[in-house]
Amino acid sequence: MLSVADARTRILAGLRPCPSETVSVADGLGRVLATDVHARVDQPPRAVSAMDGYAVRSADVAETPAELRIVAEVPAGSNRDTPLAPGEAVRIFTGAPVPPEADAIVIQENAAREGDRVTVHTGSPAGKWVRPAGLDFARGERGLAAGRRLTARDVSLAAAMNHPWLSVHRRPRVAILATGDEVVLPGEPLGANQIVSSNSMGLAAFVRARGGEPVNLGIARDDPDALGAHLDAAQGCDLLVTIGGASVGEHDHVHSVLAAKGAEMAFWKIAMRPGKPLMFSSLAGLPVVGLPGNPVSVLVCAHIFLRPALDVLAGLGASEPPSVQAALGAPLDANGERTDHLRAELHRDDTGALVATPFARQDSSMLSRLAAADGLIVRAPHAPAAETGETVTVLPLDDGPGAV
Ligand SMILES: Nc1nc2c(c(=O)[nH]1)N[C@H]1C(S)=C(S)[C@@H](COP(=O)(O)OP(=O)(O)OC[C@H]3O[C@@H](n4cnc5c(N)ncnc54)[C@H](O)[C@@H]3O)O[C@H]1N2
Ligand code: MOO
Repeated sequence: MLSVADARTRILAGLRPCPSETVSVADGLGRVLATDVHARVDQPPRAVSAMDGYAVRSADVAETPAELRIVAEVPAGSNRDTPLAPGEAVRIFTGAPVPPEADAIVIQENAAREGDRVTVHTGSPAGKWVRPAGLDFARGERGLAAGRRLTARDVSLAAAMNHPWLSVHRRPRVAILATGDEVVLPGEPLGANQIVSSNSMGLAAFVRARGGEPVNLGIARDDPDALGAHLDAAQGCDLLVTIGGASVGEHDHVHSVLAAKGAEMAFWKIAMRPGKPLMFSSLAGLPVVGLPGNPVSVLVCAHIFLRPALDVLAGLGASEPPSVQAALGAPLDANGERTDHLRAELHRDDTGALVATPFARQDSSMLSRLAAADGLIVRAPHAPAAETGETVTVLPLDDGPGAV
């Protein structure tokens, strides 16, 4: 059996970042930069006041009280280029340019104005409340590196650097194909021996949550012609994920039709639970991952394999799903030969320590337990029995947009 790490490495080896496209900076949230973003301006463009008050020569207010003559008023958006002479002050507001020869701001709380005179009670040393030109960033400075997924803060920075457009990687398009005569879409007439195709819905939601664009190819019935047409619809996608039939690959129509279309096929038994059988293939350059049909296996495999795959396609580079350490909330039996991923609840105890309690039933068909889980306890192959309180590794499922 292949280890989880080996399987992940083999899948990722066949993937390349999607090409770039241009988007408005306003639409940049969550997108992955294809190029570095450099400042096109100095920020601030010149020295500005950080407070509402009076621009002064600091030497004039070294001793207080000091009386100065107000010679101008400068709100943000205007400026005064006449140098400040000794004994003069300029009424100034937050963000407004500091006039030449002024080197400090006295905040208005520390001064009293009467007509065109101001009495300063508490002086300001040189540089006080003055933001020098380029304090935040200077023209040409790199603000954001290629390969970064943009947060709201990054969007703000890119806009401040005066970029109306950004070059980002196209969102990965992931075709999803469910298979089998027994599965129907939610809400469709449900025969006695049929089940609802929960997998395609959950997987599409997963892809969307990870910044991809799901392309639902529907459900392929056990008919080679219909199936061939479904597969053709995957053209233009960056990844095709099939669901079901992974354990009996050679005899399944999806695989025979893929093979007839010239796909190179590999069937792997992976040392993981859930999610042992996995198919990997390439159809005229389109990578294909065949997941087992059990609903929990689909979403656990998505977390372990598709999440990093989407990251590579998105231009983020390869990564492993984040993990944390927690204390076991219940004892566990010794593990078998596969890495186990036990659905578990997470909570903090009285001391603030993280505790992971596995659900009593761990069947790979039980979506109710997966939906209720906060994380997956990872148990290495042949891990010995573990007592309550022992430290275990957990893959959290509540990691924002990546949540399974
Ligand atoms: N003799 C063996 N039997 C099985 C083995 C094995 O090693 N030897 N492996 C088991 C494991 S582990 C898994 S996982 C499953 C994988 O089966 P398949 O990938 O062939 O998947 P199916 O048989 O098509 O489906 C399994 C299960 O999932 C349900 N399913 C399928 N599609 C959907 C869908 N779109 N939405 C919701 N549920 C779906 C399907 O009805 C089955 O109940 O094989 C074990 N057997
Ligand atoms: O690998 Mo299967 O997914 O254990 O149920």
